[in-house]
Amino acid sequence: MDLKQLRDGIDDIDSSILSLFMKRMELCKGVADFKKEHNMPVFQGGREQEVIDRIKELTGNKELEKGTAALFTTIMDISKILQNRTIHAAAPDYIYTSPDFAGARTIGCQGTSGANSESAARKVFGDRAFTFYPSFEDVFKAVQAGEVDYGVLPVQNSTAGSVDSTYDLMAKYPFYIVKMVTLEINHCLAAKKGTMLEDITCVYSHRQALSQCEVFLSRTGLKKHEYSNTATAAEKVLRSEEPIAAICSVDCAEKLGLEILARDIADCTINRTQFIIISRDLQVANDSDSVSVMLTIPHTEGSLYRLLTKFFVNNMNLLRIESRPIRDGSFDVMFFLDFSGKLSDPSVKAVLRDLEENLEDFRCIGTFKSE
Ligand SMILES: C=C(O[C@@H]1C=C(C(=O)O)C=C[C@H]1O)C(=O)O
Repeated sequence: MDLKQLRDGIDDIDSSILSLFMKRMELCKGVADFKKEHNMPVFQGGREQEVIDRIKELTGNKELEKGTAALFTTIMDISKILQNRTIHAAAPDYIYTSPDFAGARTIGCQGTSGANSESAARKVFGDRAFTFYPSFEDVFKAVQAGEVDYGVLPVQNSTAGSVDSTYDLMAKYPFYIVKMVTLEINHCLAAKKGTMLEDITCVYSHRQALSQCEVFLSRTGLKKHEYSNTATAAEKVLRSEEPIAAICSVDCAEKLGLEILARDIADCTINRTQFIIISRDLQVANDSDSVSVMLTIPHTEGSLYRLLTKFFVNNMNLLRIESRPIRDGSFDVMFFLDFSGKLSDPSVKAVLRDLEENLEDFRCIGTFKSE
């Protein structure tokens, strides 16, 4: 047979598979109606095992056994997505309010005035006073306690990647993401007036800022010292009698009256950081088009692939996937996923219900307009 004949044969078989697939899905819809009426969960583990065992037996070919099991697992996952839509699409909406950034009484940022978090906060809340906390954790605590209406935290930098410490705290505290804001980061090397670059031996800054300026730091041979924040590092430089420097924003250096010894020192010319605005309760802005969730998945073969199938089949574009250790001595991780969709979309509601019902650790952690 030539290639054309082989492909014609494949096309014929695909048509048969397709028509059988459609028939199977019709039956699954019937199953969904039954489950809805009898208040049964969509997922039936025992039945799925039965299906897979039977398929493996019928395959009768060791080489193809794994493939047929994967194929039927995917078919059953698609079937559950359709069943969830039938059952949960009309589920009640989440309870939420609208964000009120202009009416916010207090807003918490980490660091001190001049920090990049403050510049990010200004983009959302305008020129006003912010409450500063020594650590990211204190900002989460203040939001949880209702001490501030909103908190501002960095999550991702275009040069250095995710801000791990924020993600670790996201797993520890209850909160909701209300908005995402992107800030152009402009790092400079700043020291006390009159200090020369040649005199400087060491430089203080936040870990993220130091890692965004690796090339400059190794070229100049300056010794790095991690500090809680770029702006607090700049304040330390101002107070110190030693010839030390800080990596901070130009705004911050100018505000404190420091000498800028070098400008634009980040490894990449375009250096941007994304910040999240968080609140204690779920707040949904009208223009929100992305949803954030955090979850763990079982340590079984294909479980990440099967999770991603849910987003793919529901036409939800995955915008971010991040994983962090759950820190219990195992090597298990917590996944943080952002995907496109509105909380009120029937398919989003169905996926969230499905995840809620079937995963041990699952939390929807807010919705925002992606930038
Ligand atoms: C169709 C059903 O719902 C789900 C999907 C299955 C399938 O597509 O075969 C099997 C078990 C359930 O998890 C069912 O309960 O029979």
